[in-house]
Amino acid sequence: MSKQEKYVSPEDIYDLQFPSDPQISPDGKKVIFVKKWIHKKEQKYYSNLYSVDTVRGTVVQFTRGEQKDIKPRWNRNGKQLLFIRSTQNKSELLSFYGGLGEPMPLISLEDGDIQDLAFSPDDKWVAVLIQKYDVSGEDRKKEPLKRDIDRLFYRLDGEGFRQKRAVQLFIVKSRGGRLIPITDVPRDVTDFAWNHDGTGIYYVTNDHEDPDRHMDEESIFFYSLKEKRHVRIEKPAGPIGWVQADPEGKYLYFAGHFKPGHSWGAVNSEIQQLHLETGEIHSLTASLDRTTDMVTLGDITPSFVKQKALFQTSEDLLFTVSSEGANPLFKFNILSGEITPLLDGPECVVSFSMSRDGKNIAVHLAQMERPDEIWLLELNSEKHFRRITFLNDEYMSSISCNVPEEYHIPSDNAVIQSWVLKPPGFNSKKKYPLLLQIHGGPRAQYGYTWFHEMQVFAAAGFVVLYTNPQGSQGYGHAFADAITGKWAEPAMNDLMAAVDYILELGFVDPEQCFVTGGSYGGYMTNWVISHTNRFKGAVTQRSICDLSSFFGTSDTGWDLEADFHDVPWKNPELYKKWSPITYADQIDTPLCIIHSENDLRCPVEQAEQLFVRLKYDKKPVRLVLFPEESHGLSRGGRPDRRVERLKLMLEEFRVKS
Ligand SMILES: CSCC[C@H](NC=O)C(=O)N[C@@H](C)C(=O)N[C@@H](CO)C(=O)O
Repeated sequence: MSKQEKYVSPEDIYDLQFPSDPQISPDGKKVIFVKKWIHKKEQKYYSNLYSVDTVRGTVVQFTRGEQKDIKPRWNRNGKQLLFIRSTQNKSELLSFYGGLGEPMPLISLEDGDIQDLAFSPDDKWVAVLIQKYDVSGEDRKKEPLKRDIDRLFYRLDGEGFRQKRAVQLFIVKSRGGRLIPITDVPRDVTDFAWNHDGTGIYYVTNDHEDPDRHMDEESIFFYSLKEKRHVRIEKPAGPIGWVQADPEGKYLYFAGHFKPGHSWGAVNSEIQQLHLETGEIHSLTASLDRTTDMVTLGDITPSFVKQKALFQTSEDLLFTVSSEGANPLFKFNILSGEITPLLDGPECVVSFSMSRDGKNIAVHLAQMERPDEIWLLELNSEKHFRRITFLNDEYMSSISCNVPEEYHIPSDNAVIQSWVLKPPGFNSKKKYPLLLQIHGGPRAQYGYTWFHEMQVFAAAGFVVLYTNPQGSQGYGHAFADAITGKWAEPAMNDLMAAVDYILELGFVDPEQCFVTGGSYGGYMTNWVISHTNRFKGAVTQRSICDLSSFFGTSDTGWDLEADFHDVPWKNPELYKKWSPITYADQIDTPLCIIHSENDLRCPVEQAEQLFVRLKYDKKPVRLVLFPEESHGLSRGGRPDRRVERLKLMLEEFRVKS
């Protein structure tokens, strides 16, 4: 193929650049961002810091080396920059002063992990979140003699067996000094924020008497540096995504809701405004009926990024939501209550930061046209939005690919937002094989991101159809809640309606339809092929087939009670009814089961029992296991295994097409 006719391939992840977390300097003249890259020989991900001059556009590499440099944070006068550096055996908080020379360590740990940081308003202090290890040094590399488990939430996918020591809040002087412990709580401090004048710190933790059965009942405390006292901030029970103080010290803001006991993501997380004197709480975003959680899924764009609302002025608060495939940026005026869109196109504001005057906003932007880049929103006399990094331009100019086309497909009493990605060189007179992709969550959304996996299948000649069926987030609470207690319905109807609609357009061969999906998307793949034989082949990934065993083997399996309002041992029939394995007799579609051996979210037993069930009945089934990998293989697994997974799927579908 000529250079221009090169199409997207699985190996292209080695050519892609992954920018994130843009932090604009207080004067708006510089943006520091994280750039993740793949060390192909070592098969590892590293990240360094880069700097963009917002006037001249020049990009400079700020840190070098094979480590993970993350969370760059400016102080208020822009003279000091802190960031976290993680290497094999050390976690450090490093400081550049005046942007010169080598960074100096403010904190250096071999027995813990620095997870977050924030300057105090007067720049004199830095608050940090640290998790100290249960064991450190060489002992960390050995397996213990035994594991004595005494809590429900004892494992976490991607981490393994959880540290018994919780994440705690500390402070340290910004010019160096002793690390001063602030909290000593039994469960992780998950977020924090300095108050308006730096005399104290708000922090979030779960202090419920039975926290693992009430993971969505988190509390906010205020620690006064002067009085050295912790005070609970009274609020109704519910989860908290983040906390944020206002510049005036009148309110406390946080992301959350007050309906604990609902399945993860089924209730919108809203921006709550708490009056610090009266305790009165008011939701700023209820009228939007959108969640402030970033639940747009991708394999280049990070999902579930915690982006706090930021004050542009003392009365204007900027925030993002997940909505209809996008993550728009809105401005909320505290006085008028007016909500104004600042960025609301077919794009995803993954994260953002603001100059001191609020007039320059650095944005990590995802779009369907290209892999993520860093943009700058300038709000001077007029609004100007421009790209300031071009990291993936060389790659994009080397390949030929299409941009997905958007459809809004009627199904039952809903409209299903869908995208169709056609192969390069598409000819409307031809009939193409179809690949239906089903996302997981389920309360998540596909959206306006450049999706490597979708592009790989389009490049292989498939029309790729991906949709947000009911149960997805991004379309309001009722849409996300529509599958509660059922899980497979009405999602199945929506997915089939989307396939029927695309078939009607005439460019897909109805005999060459394939289906795949991961996690909940794998659950739906299993459900689809156990309820229709219209697909010629299926690949189910990190899937769920048996809700009863999932309840007891997943790292958060008992969250299913929030969906089914019952537990398997009290209502086995309900769990059996909504488990695809119940209908395995009806599966005749050739199936490839892909699963990570260390998947703790959807444990490998889900794959094993489905495989044995079908193999025992001599059905066309194949099981492919990925050693050492966790649930997130397709997004952050060892690069060569990510490539192998895609090549395996191409082989699976090509054999049958
Ligand atoms: C936005 S959903 C992710 C959180 C959810 N937690 C508990 O329910 C979850 O992990 N769901 C999995 C079953 C799932 O479908 N995960 C998706 C999205 O992360 C995946 O593609 O792996």
